[in-house]
Amino acid sequence: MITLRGLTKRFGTATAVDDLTVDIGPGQVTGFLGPNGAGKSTTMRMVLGLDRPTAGQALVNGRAYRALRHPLHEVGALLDATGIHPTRSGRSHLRAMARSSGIPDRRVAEVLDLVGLDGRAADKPGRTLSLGMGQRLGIAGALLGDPPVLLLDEPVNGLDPDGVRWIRRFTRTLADEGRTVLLSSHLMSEMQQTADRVIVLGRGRLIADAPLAELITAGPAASVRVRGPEPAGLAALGARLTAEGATVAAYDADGLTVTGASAARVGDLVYELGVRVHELAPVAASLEEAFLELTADSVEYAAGPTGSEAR
Ligand SMILES: Nc1ncnc2c1ncn2[C@@H]1O[C@H](COP(=O)(O)OP(=O)(O)OP(=O)(O)O)[C@@H](O)[C@H]1O
Repeated sequence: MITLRGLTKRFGTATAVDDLTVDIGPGQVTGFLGPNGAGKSTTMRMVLGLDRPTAGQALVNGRAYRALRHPLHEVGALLDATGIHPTRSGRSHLRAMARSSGIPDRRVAEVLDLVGLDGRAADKPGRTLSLGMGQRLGIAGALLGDPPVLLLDEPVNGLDPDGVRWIRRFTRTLADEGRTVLLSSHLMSEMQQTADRVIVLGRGRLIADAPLAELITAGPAASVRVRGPEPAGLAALGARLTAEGATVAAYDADGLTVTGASAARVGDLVYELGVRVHELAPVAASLEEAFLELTADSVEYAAGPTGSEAR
């Protein structure tokens, strides 16, 4: 369990994290989202005792990191996988970490096995490891003390699809084991497949804290797609929906996209008007759309309307 209470961090006059109060509970993957500079990494660093809060508290299992007696057994983190020793092998890096915390060598073999690093990869010098292997090694380190709380900052950055999928499955397993997993990523489609719940920050403030599905449904583009072989029938359906206040747009040559009406309402009207349809499907808005809408006022550098990268 991670508990943030009025958590605030200022760097000079800039407020990186602003009065953040939220509980991050066990048994689920909590996605941590926000535009660049929103304060995600600073929050994680405060949870891990690497930055001191200006005000408020960041607690792990009810205690500040500095008050934890056996930190590696309470919380594990992957903050920066490039921090691997260049000449030392992954195995000896983990052994050194383990010994400094009184963790037996056999746990090193266990975690290497857990993250799928075989003997050959584990014994190579750090600088020769691929990014994906480096991430696995970082996660192995986070798991050394078998902690109930894990913080993973951008674990899929730069990974190939195989590596991304591995992280997705692995974080799911960790959450299913009852652990608290806090995961930040800028890859919305990936987050949509991985997180159970999402916390969104903007300019250091809490913008949203909700189950993933709720956040997406509340987003801008939840719609219903209707397709059918009779244009006249679809036109009648569209007119009726428009009269009820929904927004109707053409979808391909033989369909409509309806926003502002539920699939149930569209289905009822289809029945009432006797329109032949071949498809009637609620189309969930994407996390990306929901995120862009939520954070529109919080991005550090917004492009103009012609900018294709940011809003
Ligand atoms: N050590 C520091 N000194 C001064 N300012 C800092 C420091 N660390 C972070 N900041 C500032 O605090 C704000 C939050 O940064 P942070 O890295 O936590 O955001 P983030 O959400 O992790 O961003 P990103 O998605 O780009 O990693 C930014 O404006 C950043 O410039």
